[in-house]
Amino acid sequence: MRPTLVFDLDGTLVDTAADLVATLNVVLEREGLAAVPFNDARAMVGHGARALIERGLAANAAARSAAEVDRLFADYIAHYSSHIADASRPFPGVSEALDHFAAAGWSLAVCTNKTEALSVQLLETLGLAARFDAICGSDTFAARKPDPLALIETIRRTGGRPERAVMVGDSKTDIDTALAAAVPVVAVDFGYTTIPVTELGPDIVISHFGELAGAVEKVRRDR
Ligand SMILES: O=C(O)COP(=O)(O)O
Ligand SMILES: [Mg+2]
Repeated sequence: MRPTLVFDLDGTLVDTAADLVATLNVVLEREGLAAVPFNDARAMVGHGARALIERGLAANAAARSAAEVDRLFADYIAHYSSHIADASRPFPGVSEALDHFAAAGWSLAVCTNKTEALSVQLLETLGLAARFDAICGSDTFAARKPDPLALIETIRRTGGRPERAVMVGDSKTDIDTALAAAVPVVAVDFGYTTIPVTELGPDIVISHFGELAGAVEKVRRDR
C-alpha cells in the first residue's frame, strides 16, 4: 500500500487570501457594512466560508439571522466562484514537491474546509487537480476538520491508511485534526493563522516546500 500525503488547501497549497478576502468584503459592502482590513481577514480563513462571513459580521458588530447568513453565504459562493483564481496562486515549490512525492510512490490528497466543488474548481483552474488522488472538502463527509473523520476518510479514499500518512497544513484546525487522527503533521509557517504554528504542537515546521521531503522523512511513522 502506498503512503498518503494529505494537504490542506487555503494557506498551504495555494495562496488564496486575496480572492477570499476580496469576496468577503464585496459581500459585507453589499450589506452596507465595512470591509475587513486584509491582514485581519486573512487570519480569519481556515474554517470555511460561512465562518469567514460570521467573523466579518462580528468585526462589524453586526448581527444577522441564520437565514440572512444563508443568503450571504450563497452570495459569497457565487462571487468567489467567478473570481476563484484572479490572484490565487500555488505557493513557491508546490509543483516540484508534488512531482517529488508522486515519483516516490506517494498518493496525494487534499483535505480542506473549502467546499469540495470550489476546491476542485480552484485546483482545475490552476492546473493542479489531476495531481491528486482525492480532493475532499467541508461537505464531502459527515464531518469536517478539526473532526479527525475528515482526514481519515480522505486517506481511505486514496486507498491508504492513517498509519501510513502525513498531513501538511497551515492552521490550528489542521494540526488539531492530525493530532486527533494520530497522523504526523508538518506545519507550513507562511499560511493563515492568528497563533504562530510553532505554538500549536506540529511534529515539524517548514518555511518553503523545498523543505517538505526532508520533513516528511523525519516525521513519518511507517518505517
Ligand atoms: O476556506 C477556508 O476557510 C478553509 O480552507 P482550508 O481548510 O483549505 O484552509
Ligand atoms: Mg488552511
